[in-house]
Amino acid sequence: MEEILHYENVTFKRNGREILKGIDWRINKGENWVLLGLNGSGKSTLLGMIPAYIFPTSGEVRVFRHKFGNYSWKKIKNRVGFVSSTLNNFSSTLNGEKLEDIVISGKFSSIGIYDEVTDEDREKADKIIEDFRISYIKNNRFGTLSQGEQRRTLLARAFMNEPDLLILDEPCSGLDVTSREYFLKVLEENSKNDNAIPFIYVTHQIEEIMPSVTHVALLHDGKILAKGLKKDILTDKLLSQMFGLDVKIVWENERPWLIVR
Ligand SMILES: Nc1ncnc2c1ncn2[C@@H]1O[C@H](COP(=O)(O)OP(=O)(O)OP(=O)(O)O)[C@@H](O)[C@H]1O
Repeated sequence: MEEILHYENVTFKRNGREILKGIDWRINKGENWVLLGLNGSGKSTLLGMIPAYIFPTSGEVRVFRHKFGNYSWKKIKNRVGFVSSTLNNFSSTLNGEKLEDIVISGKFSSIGIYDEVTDEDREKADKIIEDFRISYIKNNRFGTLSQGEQRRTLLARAFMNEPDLLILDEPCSGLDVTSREYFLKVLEENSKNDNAIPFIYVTHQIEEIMPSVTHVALLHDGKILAKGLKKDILTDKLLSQMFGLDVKIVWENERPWLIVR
């Protein structure tokens, strides 16, 4: 199976504290993963190693079978689409931009358009904008969109570059149930395409684990508590252990729902 991402015995230490402890995790093409973990369990640190914002203290991370240092990391980063809260750091720049231009800018992995836009780019962006059902606001400025519309715009932007991996870092945080379901539906529809892009979805909310998710990894205090096929991992026992709470999972419409006992 084609390897997309591979962590091998990865540790990360800061100020004498071990934040990640011997992480082994491999993601193959055709798999969609959810990464679950409490606040401070190390999720951002782990994923920050993909764009090489963070370097392991020991162990190895390979992205698309390339090891950092042996290959142009800009090329690797261009193959990964991010929808995360960190993009909101650019929101003052984004706010004044037109939705359509933000989607097009995904092609250049930039905020703002600094390269020439071809008719083909525009057509492609329009098709994605339609797929994500945001055509009705495509000429509106980002800052005027609702949070749900903004998240769909950022997802559309990530798709523009046809990435080989999508990292969705709590993409539904702060959304109401309706907007959340709308976002998840759009993501789900795209996962059904022949050229579906594998994703890693970080969340605290079990309910967001959609049918297209195949695998789950539980991160607990810098260690992988369990990883594997969704149904094997989302068990009352493992989740109770991870949350430190007595919880029960109920499956409904191929989605897990959490009940606190
Ligand atoms: N640069 C740093 N220096 C010191 N400690 C750090 C640094 N970066 C992260 N940490 C610590 O490492 C731990 C893991 O942080 P991380 O942000 O990876 O967790 P997380 O699982 O993403 O949390 P959240 O769900 O709250 O976003 C935390 O205890 C955090 O305080």
